[in-house]
Amino acid sequence: MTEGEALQFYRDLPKVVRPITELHAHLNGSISTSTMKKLMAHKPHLDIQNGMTMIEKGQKRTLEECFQMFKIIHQITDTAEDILLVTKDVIKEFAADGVKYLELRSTPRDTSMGLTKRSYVETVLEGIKQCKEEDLDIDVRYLLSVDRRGGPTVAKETVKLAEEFYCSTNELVLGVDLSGDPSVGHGKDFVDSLSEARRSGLKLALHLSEIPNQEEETELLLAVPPDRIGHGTFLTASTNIVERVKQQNIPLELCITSNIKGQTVSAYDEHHFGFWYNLGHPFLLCTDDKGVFATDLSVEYEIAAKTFNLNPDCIWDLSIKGIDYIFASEGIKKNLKEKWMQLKPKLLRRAL
Ligand SMILES: CNc1ncnc2c1ncn2[C@@H]1O[C@H](COP(=O)(O)O)[C@@H](O)[C@H]1O
Repeated sequence: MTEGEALQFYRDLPKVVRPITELHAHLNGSISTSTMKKLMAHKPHLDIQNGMTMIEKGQKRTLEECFQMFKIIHQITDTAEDILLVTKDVIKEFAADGVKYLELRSTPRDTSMGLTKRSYVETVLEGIKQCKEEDLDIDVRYLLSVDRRGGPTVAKETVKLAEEFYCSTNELVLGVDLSGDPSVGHGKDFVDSLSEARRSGLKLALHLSEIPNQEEETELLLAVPPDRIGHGTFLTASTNIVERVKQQNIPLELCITSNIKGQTVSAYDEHHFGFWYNLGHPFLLCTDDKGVFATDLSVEYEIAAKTFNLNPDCIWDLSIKGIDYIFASEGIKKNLKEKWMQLKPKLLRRAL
């Protein structure tokens, strides 16, 4: 590629190399400004401004402040109508960004507005169903999130719900996510529930080492083991842990903008993307919270391409490899790959 062609490629990137899979997206963190406006129209008494639920371009917050934002967002999404609206809008927005397969994750919540953890899950599933009926070109699955703040009792309850819906939904519910403020609680409190989930056939996506000095809990949780690791920002601080992740070949879900805006990574070129990419270890790019961090999956690919000088073929490989790490069956993987392979020549011709 000449310099001019490269520039054009990066300019066209969102249009030409569409990310196929989004596997790390927290529902309530993924609410766009336009959906937020719709929600706020019904709750003017909350008096919540944009900056309280979203970090604009160029701005940063501490991770602690990010978790404050989720508390505010949860006040805004406390009815079944809200959760249904949010689920459908988020799915449509990912589809519009080119995503063909989405694993949404969300924490079942009891609210004062009548939602129970069970009805919360049912509402998310209803949103997925309604989008399917609208024939959107996107396959959506649901991972139930365990919030660290809830401790082992809520974790057990959530895993039980996940098991139940895993059996009754024909693979719509596929797994469990361990998330929430990483500075709250200890991973050891969740080992039993997560191991139980695994025994039932549920897949596990665990946030690990999102903040420094969590080697002990990371070792414990790696033993469960997870099927994918969220963030893993500080895994590289321990050579033993890196060796283990390599040996177990566990894919990482990397969320560049989230880590920069949440200040766990100080600059784009310091992002652990570079480390794992150079090792040839499996990973994929994700948005984490596209609403809170004001990003899109195609934007994350663009940032990675520019920061790490990835040529169109590398970006293509990155995007297609994501299919290997989805939690749905081998048949779904095969179909997605075939669909995407048919598009490759056309996409790359336009890129070069
Ligand atoms: C920034 N990095 C992160 N690390 C850990 N957990 C995160 C997160 N971003 C979001 N969440 C988790 O997702 C919830 C919001 O979506 P749901 O209500 O579940 O749909 C947050 O409350 C937190 O538990």
